[in-house]
Amino acid sequence: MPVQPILRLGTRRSPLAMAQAHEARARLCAAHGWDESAVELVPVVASGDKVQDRPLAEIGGKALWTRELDQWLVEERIDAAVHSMKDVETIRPDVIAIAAILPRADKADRLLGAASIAEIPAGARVGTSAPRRAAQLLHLRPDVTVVGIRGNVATRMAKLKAGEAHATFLAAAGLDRLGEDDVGVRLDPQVWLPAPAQAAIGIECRRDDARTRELLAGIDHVKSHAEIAAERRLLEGLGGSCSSPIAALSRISAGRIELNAAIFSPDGTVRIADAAEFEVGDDQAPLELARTLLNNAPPEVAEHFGEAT
Ligand SMILES: NCc1[nH]cc(CCC(=O)O)c1CC(=O)O
Repeated sequence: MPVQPILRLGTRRSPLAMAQAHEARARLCAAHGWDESAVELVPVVASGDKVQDRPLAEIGGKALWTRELDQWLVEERIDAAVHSMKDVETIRPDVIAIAAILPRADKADRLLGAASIAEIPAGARVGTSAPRRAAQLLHLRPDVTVVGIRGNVATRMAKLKAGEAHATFLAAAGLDRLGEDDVGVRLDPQVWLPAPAQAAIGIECRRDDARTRELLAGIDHVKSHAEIAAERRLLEGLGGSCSSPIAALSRISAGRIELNAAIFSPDGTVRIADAAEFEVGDDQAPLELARTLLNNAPPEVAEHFGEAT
């Protein structure tokens, strides 16, 4: 048993973040033949975890999920940090590298509280704080009322049960990782598009830390990494973030990526969708798709995106 851990792995403290950190540790230990004690999990409180009762878009801070872990990385208090890639900003500090993406889980959202989008009762209150879920829902069901709902997965399930909303959405990946396999109804991701980078766990480290980068390269899942790179590149082209109503789904096969994307007006009245197919590693094609979407968007949609000015 090593006395000193080989790798200090930073993570947020929520049950989902801890489950993801355990998965990352298990994969590292399996790949390198290590005992569990080789990877020390270091829980760090993120700014986003300190505020549970207001929509994050309203708090307006940047990097709510990454700021503290970035700082711990830079200060060399940890060697690597685990993230839900969905929550990681498009533009990262130069000193930080995304060194590994784990095999991606189910990209779908699940609907809780109703059997389908069509069966949500007329005029119902639907809880979500995600602009993408709100706009996509209002596009299909302009009659419902979207209400904010925040907190970790268990909190949101409890709020639903307590009647704060008739229905809500959660990512299948998060529910599955928490063992909540039969909660909710899976929404076909080709019809109800997920968020860019949904269902992907990423591990970051300092760009100049060759030792850690090599250890993490040993568990990088190349296919999932290529999908995440394409989806994040689309976000970059849109000048978007997790607070923009952007949905995307990529599928990779035989070295090619098919990327479907949609942008919305926040109230859901406008939906602009398009798709592109390109070779893995083509980092211009997702930018071109972004440009096409923005060119086709009316000003009231384009104004919510960075490059639209
Ligand atoms: N926004 C919070 C968040 N970030 C990642 C996940 C789920 C796990 C994943 O997508 O990898 C969730 C919860 C949710 O959207 O239901």
